[in-house]
Amino acid sequence: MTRRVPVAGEKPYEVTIGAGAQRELALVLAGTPRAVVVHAPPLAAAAGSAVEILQTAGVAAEALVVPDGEAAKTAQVAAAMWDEFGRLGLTRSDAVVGIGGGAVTDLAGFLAATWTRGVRFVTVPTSVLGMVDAAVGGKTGINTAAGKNLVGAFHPPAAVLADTDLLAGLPEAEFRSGMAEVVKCGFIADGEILRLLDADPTGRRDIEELIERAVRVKADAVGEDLYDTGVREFLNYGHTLAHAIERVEDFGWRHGEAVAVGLVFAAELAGQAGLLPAAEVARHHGLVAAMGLPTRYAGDWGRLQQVMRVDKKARGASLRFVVLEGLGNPRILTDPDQAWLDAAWAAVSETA
Ligand SMILES: NC(=O)c1ccc[n+]([C@@H]2O[C@H](COP(=O)([O-])OP(=O)(O)OC[C@H]3O[C@@H](n4cnc5c(N)ncnc54)[C@H](O)[C@@H]3O)[C@@H](O)[C@H]2O)c1
Ligand SMILES: O=C(O)C(=O)C[C@@H](O)[C@H](O)[C@H](O)COP(=O)(O)O
Ligand SMILES: [Zn+2]
Repeated sequence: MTRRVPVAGEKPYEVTIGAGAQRELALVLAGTPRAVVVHAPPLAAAAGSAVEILQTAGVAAEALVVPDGEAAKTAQVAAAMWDEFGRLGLTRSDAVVGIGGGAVTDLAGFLAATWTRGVRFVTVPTSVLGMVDAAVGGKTGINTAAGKNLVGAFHPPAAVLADTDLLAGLPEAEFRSGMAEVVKCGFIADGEILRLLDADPTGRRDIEELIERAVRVKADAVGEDLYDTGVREFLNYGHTLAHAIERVEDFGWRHGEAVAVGLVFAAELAGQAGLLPAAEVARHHGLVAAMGLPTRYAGDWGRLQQVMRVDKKARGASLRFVVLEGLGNPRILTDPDQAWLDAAWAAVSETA
């Protein structure tokens, strides 16, 4: 069964979820003179299929390979790709396809946003995380030495083709990591996601329903607030600490694993602030752990706090966190008491 989720906005688009969704590239890019298909080495076969589908549809398509994972999200890789686009003579009537996990679609989207100040962009996410989150919503970007995703642009895709056949090759640890963004959507907006994960914490039994539900949570937020000035910020639940962990670990930790620790930290912080009952804080610990995701982290708290201040939610000297005032009811907490932060850290610190 193919599932379709509309995303509203200035240029609405659809997220197509299901087996064989990649074949719709022929429809969404029909009439496009040229397309580049950006991918990392593990997705070479899928990128080859995408090129073939496009060429059969009359689009001059070429695959361009980038480094795998976070190593793709650098200024050096972006500059090398701009050179390639120049060599191929890519113009505004052409398109960029990003096929891969969130790292590649974040980079490909950034290239599409910046080349000639904007060409069409289509995502073919191949990881759970990409399907439920990174490939949807138009946040594109790369990392810098100062932190995660600090350079980027809002550039929504023209279509998202989440081909669930491609999940067959996804390593188990990557599958689990992606489920962190799914449970995040459960905590902030959709209790049914939590019930499905209570029943099967791997998420595998109901994966297509879980993907659709998480995409709907994301689509609702980005359809209303593309530029991240209101409800979209709630999608950053757990990310203030997560991004700091990723930076401190030189991007060696999986995004979803860092988010998992960040979710538990944010729940503890809300508990300290008197916003989230102890049972719901415990539910964060229990469900995240049952899903096989980390709930603790061994690190330098002082350094993490410094890095959290470079988060995009920070405003001037203020630290801002997404917290829950009850399940499904997110809000922003600005400049929490240091004692609450320290207590939340103690609850997730490996040494606790
Ligand atoms: N733009 C957004 O809104 C948004 C949202 C969430 C996360 N992100 C970003 O997404 C990135 C994380 O994405 P991710 O978890 O997909 O990690 P990733 O892109 O690094 O992919 C993880 C690994 O899985 C491999 N892989 C992916 N799909 C595969 C498949 N089908 N078969 C075999 N191997 C496969 C990749 O090649 C890589 O080695 C982070 O950079 C994060 O910041 C962006
Ligand atoms: O789409 C969003 O908005 C999110 O916050 C989703 C997050 O899961 C994602 O990791 C996003 O890339 C983080 O955005 P950032 O602006 O904090 O870099
Ligand atoms: Zn995320």
